[in-house]
Amino acid sequence: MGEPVVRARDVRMRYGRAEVLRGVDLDVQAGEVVALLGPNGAGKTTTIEILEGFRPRSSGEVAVLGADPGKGGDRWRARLGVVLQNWQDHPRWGVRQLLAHIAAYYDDPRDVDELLEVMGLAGQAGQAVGRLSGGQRRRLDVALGIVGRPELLFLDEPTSGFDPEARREFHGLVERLARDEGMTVLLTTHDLAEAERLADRIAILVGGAVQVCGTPSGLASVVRAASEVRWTEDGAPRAERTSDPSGLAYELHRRFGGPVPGLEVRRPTLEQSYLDLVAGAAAEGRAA
Ligand SMILES: Nc1ncnc2c1ncn2[C@@H]1O[C@H](COP(=O)(O)OP(=O)(O)OP(=O)(O)O)[C@@H](O)[C@H]1O
Repeated sequence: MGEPVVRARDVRMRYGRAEVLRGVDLDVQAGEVVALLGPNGAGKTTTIEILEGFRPRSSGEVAVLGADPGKGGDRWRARLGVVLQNWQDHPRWGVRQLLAHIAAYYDDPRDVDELLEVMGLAGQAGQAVGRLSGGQRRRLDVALGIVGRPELLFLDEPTSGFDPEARREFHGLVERLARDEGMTVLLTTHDLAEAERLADRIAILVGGAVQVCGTPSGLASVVRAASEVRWTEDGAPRAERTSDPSGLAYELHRRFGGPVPGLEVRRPTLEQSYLDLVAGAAAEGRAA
């Protein structure tokens, strides 16, 4: 494996007396899609803004595309695509006009009209930016983020305000960018289904640090939320939670002396694992 595109070690961030990040470690490899997940106020935006070079960190080491984001110059910045949570800009500019204006800053930008088409904004090309709906504005944000063909794309809650159709289309777009163009993507989201769908790896930020990082399927087993085993006994439904479902199924099989009626094993969903982790970190915070 080569040098990671994003490398963060023991990153800390204080706002006044509050320490929001307490030692974030994160690696993103070239071509990976990584989702940073965490409850409100966990520090996802703070982390991503530090990586983008928009926010100075209190301490820790960070390298993004080989440079310290606090010191990256224009050429470094041109290799990044950034979609912030809120852009406040150019309300009177036309959609196409703004996109073409930004495209002109790059050496090899995407075709603006093709991009408008892909983003479902062709019908709004002549409309003023300030008159777009929330979801249309968000699509424009994403278009602005990728118009310069970045190697690394940061997306801060990219699909907030999208309707289900737009969300599906957006997921398809991210998959194409990663698969066909090898773009590396780091996104934040609250949406577990989105993280599961898009990400090669999910990093969960709780209590100021990345507590768990792994593939969506690996995550569920790392967090070890117990599986639920269900069966029918004496005509009544029974259920038991266990971290060893096959052991319990074997025991039941022996007890029944053969097939267990209505046997069913339910593995924890990613959502359950995530909720367990957040609840555990909150309980530890209270204990401390
Ligand atoms: N400029 C700032 N000054 C002071 N405190 C801040 C500042 N920016 C963020 N914070 C605080 O830092 C904490 C983390 O905020 P951040 O926006 O990074 O979290 P987040 O995980 O992105 O949250 P959300 O999911 O709600 O967007 C919050 O408690 C927030 O109030």
